[in-house]
Amino acid sequence: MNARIGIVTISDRASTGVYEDLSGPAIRDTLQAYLSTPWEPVVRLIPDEQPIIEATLRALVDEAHCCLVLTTGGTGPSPRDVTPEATRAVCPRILDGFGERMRAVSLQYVPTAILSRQIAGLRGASLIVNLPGRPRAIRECLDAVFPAIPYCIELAGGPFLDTDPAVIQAFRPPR
Ligand SMILES: Nc1ncnc2c1ncn2[C@@H]1O[C@H](COP(=O)(O)OP(=O)(O)OP(=O)(O)O)[C@@H](O)[C@H]1O
Ligand SMILES: Nc1nc2c(c(=O)[nH]1)N[C@H]1C(S)=C(S)[C@@H](COP(=O)(O)O)O[C@H]1N2
Repeated sequence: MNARIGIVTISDRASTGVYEDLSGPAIRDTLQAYLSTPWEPVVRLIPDEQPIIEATLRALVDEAHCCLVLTTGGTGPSPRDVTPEATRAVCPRILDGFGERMRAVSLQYVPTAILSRQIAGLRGASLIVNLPGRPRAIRECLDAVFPAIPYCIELAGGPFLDTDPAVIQAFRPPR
């Protein structure tokens, strides 16, 4: 079976058609470029409602068996930005390094990078990573942390994912 990866756009406006969702497709295109292992996307487009976000994340991990779920949007300081809270609620273990690294790298691009409260965590053998909502933030953040993701999923008990080294090199420490 192909590895499944969840792609969740969390945006009131994109989910009601006020603007076209460009960030979910940007995640899909980025993964298509990165991964040499066969995989299939499981895509969702939902509003900034914590119960809906939690239910979506649980379903993607527990029912669709996604080994990785990437969210975009809802990480900022606006009252309706609740993606980190929903992620924390469904992940018994938080991996602080992801948020730290993504914010640090993003500061090279925008001073408002520090406004993102993006986190990552493990739900069983599945990794959930928050990305900011802007389409350009997808590649800016994933280029910085993706090299650690295949090894993280492997250590957590998930499938073996490999990358195209001409695009991005997955890092696995020598044993
Ligand atoms: N999924 C998306 N597709 C395309 N553009 C987006 C998306 N999410 C955000 N943007 C762009 O980034 C800008 C800032 O996003 P903002 O942080 O307000 O979005 P959000 O909180 O993720 O979504 P919303 O406010 O609709 O719930 C938006 O005005 C829009 O231009
Ligand atoms: N790499 C990167 N990080 C970024 C940004 C960006 O454009 N690129 N936008 C910032 C901005 S302007 C905000 S408000 C926060 C939260 O965005 P969100 O609410 O759409 O998730 O992410 C920040 N992080």
